Amino acid sequence: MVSDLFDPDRWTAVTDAFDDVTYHRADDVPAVRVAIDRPEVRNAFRPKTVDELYAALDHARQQADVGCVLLTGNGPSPKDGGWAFSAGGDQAIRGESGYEYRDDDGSADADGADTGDTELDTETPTVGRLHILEVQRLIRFMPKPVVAVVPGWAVGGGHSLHVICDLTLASEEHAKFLQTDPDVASFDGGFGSAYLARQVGQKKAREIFFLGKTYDAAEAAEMGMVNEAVPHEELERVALDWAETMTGKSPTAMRMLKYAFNLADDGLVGQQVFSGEATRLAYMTDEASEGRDAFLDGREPDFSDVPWHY
Ligand SMILES: CC(C)(COP(=O)(O)OP(=O)(O)OC[C@H]1O[C@@H](n2cnc3c(N)ncnc32)[C@H](O)[C@@H]1OP(=O)(O)O)[C@@H](O)C(=O)NCCC(=O)NCCSC(=O)CCC(=O)c1ccccc1C(=O)O
Repeated sequence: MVSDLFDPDRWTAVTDAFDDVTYHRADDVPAVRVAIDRPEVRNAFRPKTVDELYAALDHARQQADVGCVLLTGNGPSPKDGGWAFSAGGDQAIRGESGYEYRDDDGSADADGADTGDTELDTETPTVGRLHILEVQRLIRFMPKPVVAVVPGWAVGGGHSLHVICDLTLASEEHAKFLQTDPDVASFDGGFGSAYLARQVGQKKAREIFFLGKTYDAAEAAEMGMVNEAVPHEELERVALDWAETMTGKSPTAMRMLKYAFNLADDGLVGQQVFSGEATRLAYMTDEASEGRDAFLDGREPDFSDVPWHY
């Protein structure tokens, strides 16, 4: 059983190599489902979880026939039936320089950085990591929409993870949104706070961090950080419906729109990403072929037929 909300008739596993993450591809929609699979600790992430999340998301990024990523948390907890998207960084393995590669019993995780699918896996780091931020950037620059599908708690770094996603769909009954960063002396000063303020406004974002109130899905939708709250049992079906809708649209238009939405907030990096895609479109023109061919032929390019569009 992957998760109580998971419909095994609609998905096929992409890999079984992960310990902390499940990764499936939909059978009838060009979409993937990536889920944190540590329900007994409210899907808190340790470095191994982050490595596997990164590996799955980076794989999804490179699938030209996949147009949408659903990011969620499996559940419920076998211990108490609680649901979670993610409760953020695993505090049990937090060391002085970040989150450490340790197993559940606290011992060193010998194959911590080994995601099982590359010859380039490195030695297990002996230093602490804070690399959920790399996952955030991967989601931000992912050339397709990423939907946070929130079945329960989204807390701390798990809250920031839903904030960075393009859309958030939440369980009416069980989704709960809470920022505990300053309670545990942590602070996501990037997308988790500043981009959140773009979504809900400065006063509300400061309230979320400074007062640490818990909000349900309806309240989170009302303030603009959740797109829709749906009945718990419907959550993954609606998520897949959204994926079907989005993947029916023009991939180029969707990609350009995502990067256009990002651009103003992302500064020169946003401009670089958007412009890179504009360059790709330009490469597809006769004009670009003429430039390349002229170089390869050792002649001057002839752009005389190319209109100066206005
Ligand atoms: C999420 C709760 C509000 C849920 O409360 P409740 O439903 O009552 O359940 P509990 O009984 O509390 O929890 C059940 C079970 O899960 C364990 N657990 C929950 N959360 C965590 C966690 N984060 N780490 C480890 N374990 C966790 C809990 O201990 C219970 O275990 P038992 O064995 O059954 O007792 C509530 O649980 C809660 O408040 N959790 C803590 C939330 C939290 O503070 N998270 C950390 C915030 S800081 C953070 O995420 C930083 C990481 C980060 O993103 C970051 C930021 C800036 C730079 C870099 C990084 C980075 O890369 O990491």
